[in-house]
Amino acid sequence: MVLEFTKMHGLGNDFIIIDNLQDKKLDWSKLAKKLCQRNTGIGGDGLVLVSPSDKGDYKMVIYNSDGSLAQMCGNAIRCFGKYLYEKGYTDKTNLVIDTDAGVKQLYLKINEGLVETVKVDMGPPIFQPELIPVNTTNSDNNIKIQVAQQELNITAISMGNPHAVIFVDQVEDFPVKEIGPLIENHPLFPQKTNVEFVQLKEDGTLVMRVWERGVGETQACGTGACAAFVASVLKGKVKNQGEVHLLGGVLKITFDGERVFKEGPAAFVFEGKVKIEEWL
Ligand SMILES: N[C@H](CCC[C@H](N)C(=O)O)C(=O)O
Repeated sequence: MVLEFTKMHGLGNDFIIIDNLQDKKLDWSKLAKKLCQRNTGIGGDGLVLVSPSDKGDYKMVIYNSDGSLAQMCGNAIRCFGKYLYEKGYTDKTNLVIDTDAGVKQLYLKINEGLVETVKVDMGPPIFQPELIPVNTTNSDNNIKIQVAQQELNITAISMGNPHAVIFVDQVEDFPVKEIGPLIENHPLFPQKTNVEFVQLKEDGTLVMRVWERGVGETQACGTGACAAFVASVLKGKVKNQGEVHLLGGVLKITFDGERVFKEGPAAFVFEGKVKIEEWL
């Protein structure tokens, strides 16, 4: 069986997209793990399936590069919207996309027939510990932990997927690759967590690096940027509209006190085909 795939990225967070509208029951987790390998596979932070849905125009299913299923992906859903419009799946510029973190509204900004940016209604941030999930009784989800001889203050927030937001003085040379996995796999987080390291610069800019659950350090994380922005607003560090600067670029984020909106670009990289029998 030969499957066509499309490689895309959102600020360097890159994905393999496969049309699975026929709802093929393959071992997608195993395929994600193999196809995402950068030396022996196509390479990517995740595998995204275009799936049928009775709750929206389409459903986005996202597997991390370790084969784990994730509820939502903020960068991938922008790629998903661009993919659907420019490959002729739809001529609508306002899309309703179903995900395992609920239905998301997408607003495509078109320039000369191409999707220039995508604005996503990411929905409300989730603070209830049992819904993140995080093992804490702290009412404000601020948790102090000791890892690798460092005391860190974590703010736990879900954007449909779990995030541990940590403010640091200097993010550029922070040991993300050492500390990230210790928090990703910490017993505080029964479903593991994405980890955001955030610095508030003197000019009021938020700069962030991210260790993603099931992936490792990535160039950008859309849900993570939203979680970091919400934590920054709630701590009075920034106003309710601003930018988060990531290794891969800038995301514009608004938190109106109830819902989070994120806007950014998406890009095609290449197309290809894989003979499934060689990968399973
Ligand atoms: N690693 C994440 C999924 C991808 C999220 C990220 N790539 C984004 O843009 O939101 C998780 O396991 O929750």
